Amino acid sequence: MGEAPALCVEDLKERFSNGFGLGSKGFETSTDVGDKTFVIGCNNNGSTSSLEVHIYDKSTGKWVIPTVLGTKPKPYEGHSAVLLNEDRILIITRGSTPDDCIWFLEVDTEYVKQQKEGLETEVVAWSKCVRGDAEKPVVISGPSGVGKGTLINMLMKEFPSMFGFSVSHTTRAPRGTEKNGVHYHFTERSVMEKDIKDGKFLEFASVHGNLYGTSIEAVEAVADSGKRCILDIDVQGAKSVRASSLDAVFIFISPPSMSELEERLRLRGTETEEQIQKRLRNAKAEIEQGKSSGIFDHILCNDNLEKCYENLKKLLGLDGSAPINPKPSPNGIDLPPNHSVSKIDDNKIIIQHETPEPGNASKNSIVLDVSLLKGGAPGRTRGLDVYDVDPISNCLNGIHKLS
Ligand SMILES: Nc1nc2c(ncn2[C@@H]2O[C@H](COP(=O)(O)OP(=O)(O)O)[C@@H](O)[C@H]2O)c(=O)[nH]1
Ligand SMILES: Nc1ncnc2c1ncn2[C@@H]1O[C@H](COP(=O)(O)OP(=O)(O)O)[C@@H](O)[C@H]1O
Repeated sequence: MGEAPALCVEDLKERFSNGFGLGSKGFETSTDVGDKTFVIGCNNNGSTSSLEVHIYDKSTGKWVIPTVLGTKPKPYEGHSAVLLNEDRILIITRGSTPDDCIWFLEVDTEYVKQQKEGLETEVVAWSKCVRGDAEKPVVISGPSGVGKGTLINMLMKEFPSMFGFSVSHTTRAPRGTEKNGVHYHFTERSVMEKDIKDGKFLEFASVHGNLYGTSIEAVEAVADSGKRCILDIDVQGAKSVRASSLDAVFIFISPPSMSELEERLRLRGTETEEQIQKRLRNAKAEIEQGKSSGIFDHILCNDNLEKCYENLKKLLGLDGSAPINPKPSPNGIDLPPNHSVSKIDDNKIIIQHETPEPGNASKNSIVLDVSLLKGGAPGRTRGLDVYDVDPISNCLNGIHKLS
């Protein structure tokens, strides 16, 4: 992989008359982080709108166009940028819907550092802020035919509003009843390899001769629906996710014996004899790794299906010891439409209406508390607290947590 294209200041000046070549509706902010200035700009030209990030490296005097990971915000009318913890920039947008108005551009988080090493370019990553507390994603691994799909289907059927399946990409051919976009995104190897190179995948692995991978978008789509994400991935993939910044619960499903595994594969009747033999050969190594590598938090033996399912539910707190209906996710955040943004301290940011309406405190000023942020790229950022300002004292001693 080559270096990120570096542009001299002069090149940029030549290419753009005004930083990003902004039209009359364009806007940009610049944020200093150490030796670098991150310029986030948007060029709104009629129906098209392009949000871009450029980095000016003060130590070399060069502009760099970074690899941008994650899904970026939908078009909006302007933004304010506030640096947090020297590793991410909080972006508060204007003209967006309440569920799409707070974003983070990660510039030096652990995930970004890892990706920089792998991609050998400058990297930044978008992560949308979502309200509410989703439970950790669940990674389920185990050899082919052990019953992972069956167990996941049982969970999704019993708790449809709680779990969402991360739809992987694969280069293998669809089986009879499998639907594209539901069971897998069936894809060409060359397309998938390019997307991997472009940093669109959280993890990928070659399994039984085919390429499989979890796209960042697949995990984000489940997070956006407010559900708990389930990933059905092989042991190599679980190892990569374990090493990533995605905080998950890792469960390995093991068969009662190799002969039982073979019988299940044959009875399923979806593979040729050659494919069955390949899967059985790989199963030995997977079971060894699954049981001894320290990747997995829990190992469940799928002997009796009902019993294994009960044990799985117990691990996930669904056996009656915890409420099984998820708390409804709080809605988005209603920002004052024309606002100014300022930092109160390292953890609090106040957003104030530029022309306050009397008697409408929560519309006039809100405070964002970023002290308990969780998650982040790849995926969504949670844990933002939002307060209104006490209408009587109008001071920060009187802030109320918004429900
Ligand atoms: N690393 C990785 N493995 C995956 C992914 N999706 C599926 N797999 C694994 O690929 C293997 C083969 O899956 P599949 O072809 O559906 O066959 P099955 O396990 O016999 O049902 C299984 O171990 C899956 O867990 C993915 O996105 N990433
Ligand atoms: N505990 C079990 N006892 C017997 N058969 C099982 C059990 N669990 C799953 N099966 C069957 O084994 C086959 C393989 O299960 P599947 O869920 O497709 O495995 P995987 O997704 O791990 O490849 C299916 O036909 C399924 O009905």
